[in-house]
Order: sequence, then C-alpha cells, then structure tokens
Amino acid sequence: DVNVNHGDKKRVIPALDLHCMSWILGSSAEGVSGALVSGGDGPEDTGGQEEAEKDSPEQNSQKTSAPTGFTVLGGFESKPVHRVLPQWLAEPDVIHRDIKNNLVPISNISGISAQLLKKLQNNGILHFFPVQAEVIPAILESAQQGLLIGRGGYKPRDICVSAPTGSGKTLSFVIPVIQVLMERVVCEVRALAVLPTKELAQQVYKVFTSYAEGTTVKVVMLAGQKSFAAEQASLSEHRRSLADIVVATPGRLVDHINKNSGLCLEQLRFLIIDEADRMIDSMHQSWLSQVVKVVYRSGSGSETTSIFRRTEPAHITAASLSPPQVPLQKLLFSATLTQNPEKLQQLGLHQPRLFSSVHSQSSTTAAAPTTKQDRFDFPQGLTEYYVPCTLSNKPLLILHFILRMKLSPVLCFTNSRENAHRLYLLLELFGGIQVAEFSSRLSPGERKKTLKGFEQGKIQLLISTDAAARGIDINGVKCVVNYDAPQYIRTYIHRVGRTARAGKAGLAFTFLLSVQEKNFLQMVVEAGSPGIQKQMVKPENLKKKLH
Ligand SMILES: Nc1ncnc2c1ncn2[C@@H]1O[C@H](COP(=O)(O)OP(=O)(O)OP(=O)(O)O)[C@@H](O)[C@H]1O
Repeated sequence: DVNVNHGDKKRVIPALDLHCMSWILGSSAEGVSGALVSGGDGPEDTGGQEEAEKDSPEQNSQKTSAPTGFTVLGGFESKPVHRVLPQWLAEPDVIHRDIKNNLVPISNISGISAQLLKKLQNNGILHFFPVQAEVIPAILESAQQGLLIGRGGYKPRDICVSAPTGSGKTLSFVIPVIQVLMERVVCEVRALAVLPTKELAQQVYKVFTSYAEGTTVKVVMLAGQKSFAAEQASLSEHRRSLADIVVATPGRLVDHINKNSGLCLEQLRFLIIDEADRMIDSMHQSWLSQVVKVVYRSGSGSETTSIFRRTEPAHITAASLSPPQVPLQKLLFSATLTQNPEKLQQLGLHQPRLFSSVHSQSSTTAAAPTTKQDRFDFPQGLTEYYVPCTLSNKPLLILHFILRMKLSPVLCFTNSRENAHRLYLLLELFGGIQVAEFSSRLSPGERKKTLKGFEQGKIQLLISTDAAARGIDINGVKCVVNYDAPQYIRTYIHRVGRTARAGKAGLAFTFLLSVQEKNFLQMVVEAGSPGIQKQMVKPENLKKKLH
C-alpha cells in the first residue's frame, strides 16, 4: 500500500489499486487522473480518507512515495480542481441593471401589434425596462416560424432570465406570449405559467387578462381560488378548449392532470416557470415530469402514425425532422436563479439561453472557477441598512421607525407566523398605528383584503411571514424591515425586493442581534450586495415618549 499526498490531504491507495492503476495507465491515462481527482477532492470521499487513515496507522507513518516508474498524473498539489460553468451560464446575454437610464420606447421593439402597443400605453407603459427590451424580442424571434417546428427540425432554445426583483420580468413574458397567441386560429392551451403560490398566480393571471382583454386569447387560472368543478368548467366545454393560457400553482395543476379534468396540454407551446429557483426546490412534487408526460401523450399511443403526432425530443434523424410538430419551449424567470448546473439540469433545458444582469466581475467565465455561493443582483434604488439590536428593544425599534422616522408604509418580516402574530398583538395593544398581519393564519380571502388595504394606504405597518416575501408586487412600499434576520440569502433578496421596485428608491433595514452580525453581513456581501450600512438607534431615543 502507498500514501499519496494531495496537498494537505493524504490518501492510502491499496496495493491492489496500484496494480489496477498501472494497468489502466497503459490503456487510459485520463481514467486514472479522473479517479484520483475524485478521490482527493470530493466531499463524499472525505469519510473514506479518514477511514483509511484510522485503519492503518503504520501505513501512515511510512510516507512512502510512488514506486519507481510510477507517475501520479495531474499535479494535484499545485492545481486544485474547480468546477467550470457551462458556456451558456458563464456567458449570459447581459441585461442593464440601471432601469432609469436604459428605457427603450415601446415602439422600438418590432413585432408587437398596434393593439398591444395601445394597451401598454393605456396602462401607462411608454418604455420597456431593460429586461423586457432583451427578452421580448428573443421570445418573439423563437416563435417567428409560427407555432410549429418548421421543416429542418428547428426547435427554439429555452430561455432563462435572472434579473433583480421589481425589474419587470412579468411583462417580459406576458407581452410576447399574448402577441404570439393572438395569431392562433383554434383555441387550445398553448401557454402554461406555473407559480409557487396562490397570490402570485392571481397576480400573474391579472396581468395576462389585462393584456388579453379585447383579443380572442382566453386566460384561465387553476390555483384553488375556485372549486375544482368550477375550474374544470372553465377549461373546456363539449371537448372544446376554453383556454389559451393557463396560470396555475403546481399542486392544483397536478390535480387537474391526475383527475383528467379536461386540461389538454398536447398543443402546449410555452411553459413559463416563474420564481424558477423556488419551483426547482419543489421539484420533488414531480409536477414538471407530469406536465411533460401529458404534453407528449399523443406521440406515445396508437395515434403515433398521425402526421401531427408529438414526440419527446431525442436524437435528430431524417425521419424525426419531417413531420411538423409543436415544440415545447421553457421560459424560466427568477431574481435568484441558481447558477448550479446540476439543479438546472432537473428542468431538462434545450440549448438554454441565459439573460442575466449579474455584474461581470461576479459572473464566472468558462475559465474561472465558480464561487462558493451564488451571486445575485440587487435593485439599483435599494439602500440597505442593518440595525444592531437586542431581543427586548426590537418592538420599540419598529415603533421608532414608524412614529419618529415616519417611514410608513412599512412591510415587516418575521421568521414565523407565531412571531408575526405576537408582534401584531403587542403593537395593537400599544395603539396609535394601523397595523395588520399577513400569514397562513389568515384565509385566502382575508389575505387578499389585507394586501389591498395595505396597498391603499389604510395599513401603516404590515407584519408578514415569508408568505409575502416573493414576487408580490405591492405598490408604494417605501421600506422593508427584517424584524427577524432571514436565514438564507434568497429569502433576504426577495424580502427586500418588495421595495425599490420598477426603478424607484426604497429602504431596507435588518435588525441584527450581536451574535448574528458577522455571519449575516458576510452572507449579504458574498451574495453581491453593493453595501449594507450600519444604522444605530441610540438607546435614549427609545426611552423618550413615542406618541
Ligand atoms: N415598462 C414598464 N414601465 C413602467 N412600469 C413597469 C414596466 N414594467 C413593469 N412595470 C411595473 O414594475 C413593477 C414590477 O414588475 P414585476 O412585478 O414584473 O417585477 P419582477 O421582476 O417580476 O419582480 P419579482 O422578482 O419581485 O417578482 C410592477 O408594478 C409593474 O407594473
């Protein structure tokens, strides 16, 4: 047996392995170097190393070098092995971060009908934000040939978009999808947007319906807002589809697929996955594989001989190129899209194209190693602060922000619904401010009413769990307070992203106990925050009368 040194790690290679290695060396040197790399660097192997070191102390003391004539390949001591990003992730199409200075007049983007341009104008949208100016033409271009794959088997590339919170990602898929579907003849479900929560589905549904109004395009929501039977009735009538676009939550979607409720996805052209990183995390529910299965159902049965059969993408052959079929294109959106290729792999993307605003020094190139933590972009108008605090002065601090600093409306996040409820009761008892809570304690109807009241300025302070952290677009939130510091960077980014939306300014304060400071600040800086400043509130300011 032999000890091989990998930098500061040692690995015992049994004599039998050495035999094998010299045999392999003769046939495939690459195989050996690969085996050694994974042996020395992979975290899975650490246990194995420790085991080996424990089991054979006398071997450890030997410090033997490789036998004469045997060369260890790879230069492990000087060259650590790094994972390299695939090119599409390492070199994205860049989206400008600065919204205000990169507005594009809506008429400059070709391919949008006069009817849609008019609607945009009526909704007060005269310019596209940078993400829209990049992504709308890309989606329109991918459907240039109509809804079918043309001769030659052209299949559009899937599109991934990583752009900050509040940068306008919703319209960047709503506009092109409506534009493409306006030209359809028969009503069939051709676009499916999947969102993680009821509230988000409702929000996206509203945007879709507002732009589909006056066209023949029909939008249906499957998010459990209505009874199952009512949703089923809205999908089809006498086997005729009543929906072009379906907006759904994964649970309800799978329910409709399993119960065969009349949701036909055999003509699905666009699969929109909003809040994509969260949706990847919920992949254990296997909603995506269920969708893909029903999309390609027509190609697997007895109708396979039909000219309009739809087959799952596989190797391209002359035969596979000839029949025209509808391609399924995936469109992914998130403010915190993972850069982890293994996670993205679960989505089965086809030649993906990434649009990202993550600034260049943080995005890794094919030659550079990936960093330990994903880096993201923050909205430009956001100013971040942390406020050192103690457990007992937190309630006084939040009152100080509202009553002294006059920062309302404030959206305040806690880490649990119990904490949200307790703080709500305490502040109600204190009196003098309009306060409400938002969590799963409330029914969907109550939640909707609360958000509306907050948006209308009837509520000064909304205390929420992470139920309102993602995607929710509440107009006029000036300030976000993390009453409880978030544990994960993604949670932080989505929470603070409820302010500083659409190029506006906003403030975010995070209350930090002294034990939390070091780790939290490190997490935020490593994620790419442009800077988080310290905001001290003097104890004497909290002692003065607040009313
Ligand atoms: N071109 C535009 N001009 C003016 N306002 C816009 C434009 N595009 C979007 N907005 C507004 O900006 C706000 C944020 O847009 P949107 O909700 O699409 O952001 P997002 O990128 O999806 O954010 P999040 O990641 O938090 O979900 C919305 O209120 C929307 O109406």
